[in-house]
Amino acid sequence: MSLLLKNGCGIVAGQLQALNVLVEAGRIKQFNGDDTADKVVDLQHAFISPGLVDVHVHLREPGFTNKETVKTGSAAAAHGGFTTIGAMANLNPTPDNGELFMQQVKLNQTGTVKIKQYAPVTKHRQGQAVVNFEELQAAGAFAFSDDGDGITNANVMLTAMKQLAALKLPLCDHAQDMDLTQSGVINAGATAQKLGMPGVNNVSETAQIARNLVLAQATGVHYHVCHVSTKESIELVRIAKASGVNVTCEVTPHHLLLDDTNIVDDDAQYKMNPPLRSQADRLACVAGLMDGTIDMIATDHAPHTDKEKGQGLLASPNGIVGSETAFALLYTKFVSSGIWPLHKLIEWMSIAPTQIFKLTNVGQLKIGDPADLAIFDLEHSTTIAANQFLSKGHNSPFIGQSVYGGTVMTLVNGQIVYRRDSNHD
Ligand SMILES: NC(=O)N[C@@H](CC(=O)O)C(=O)O
Ligand SMILES: [Zn+2]
Repeated sequence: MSLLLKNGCGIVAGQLQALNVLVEAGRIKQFNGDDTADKVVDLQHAFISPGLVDVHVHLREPGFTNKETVKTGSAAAAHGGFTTIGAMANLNPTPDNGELFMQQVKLNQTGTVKIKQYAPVTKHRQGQAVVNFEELQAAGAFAFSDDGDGITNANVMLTAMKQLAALKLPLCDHAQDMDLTQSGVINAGATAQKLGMPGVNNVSETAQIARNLVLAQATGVHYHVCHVSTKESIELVRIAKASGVNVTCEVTPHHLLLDDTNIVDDDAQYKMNPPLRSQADRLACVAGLMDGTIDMIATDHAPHTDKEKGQGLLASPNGIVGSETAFALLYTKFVSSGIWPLHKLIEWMSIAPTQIFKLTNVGQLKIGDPADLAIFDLEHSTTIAANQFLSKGHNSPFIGQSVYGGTVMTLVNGQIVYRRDSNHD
């Protein structure tokens, strides 16, 4: 079965140009040939991207299937143009041994995109005793994270880093000093004061990163900071990189697009961890990406039920959905306005995560690669609407926004896993 994607455009050798892609047996066979195929799709000038890669997603199954399942979370990813996602381990049960991990890998196969599974760093993600890293590596773990919680005990962190350095696997840190965070729910600052909400200080993130950079340097581990959000954290990573520490980091779309001045009332669609910080922090995130301190963009897709998120800032859980809006929001704000070239957005959302996490079996728009492709409509605008989401979660502060860059089609190994019009009729 062959498929010809015709009349598209794409970045070839650094230039945006007209592009036809021939897919055969699940792989990219040829560019711009004069071929015919079993099936031909006219892309009407839409943009053909390597499938996007999101290393920070919460799929919620098992344990929290009222929020999301592997099926709905992967459908949401496909809707956003993601063909490979990294699924976090804050599940119930926690996949913290070989047997549970292998069950998780099997469950993940019910998804429509490629799912790489994180294993936790500590048993039950409780920050006390490290897992059996070798056993989990053998079961298929591509990286380790206690995401959702910081690791308080420095010796536990050091032990984990030493062992992961030996196995050459990354430690991905939800960098948060749990004692410094206390009961904060949004960024400490004028907005928190005005709304009478307890605040979260920047130091709760930055102090943890400072400690962990020192430990990373001592062990040589690949230390990856999840969802970096403060200007001081970014400066620390910048200094550490310059002195040769093996550190990488990611930033979320919401920390690039929003800050605490966007929170005008007690609305939990603006509550996530780390919180939306100050405008200066947001601008430091943008600058950090552009100067290479921040390596990639990851959504931290964190679905919760409407009921949970309807409870206001104090009581609602942290997190917003991100899979289905990330590309269009970032394209609209930063690329169509001329701040970023399109190829940089693709680098941060596909190429860099694939390379840095050494992901295998991920197609990158090269002849012979698996046909993992995302096709976006850069010319027409659409409105972000909750009833268009394929995620179970509707918790997004971006609902109602008008964006360019909606997904036309997503293919994984040459199979269409999302197609506009057919998925929403
Ligand atoms: N980011 C969030 O606000 N929430 C995440 C946990 C996490 O990524 O820290 C979740 O699992 O809901
Ligand atoms: Zn986290």
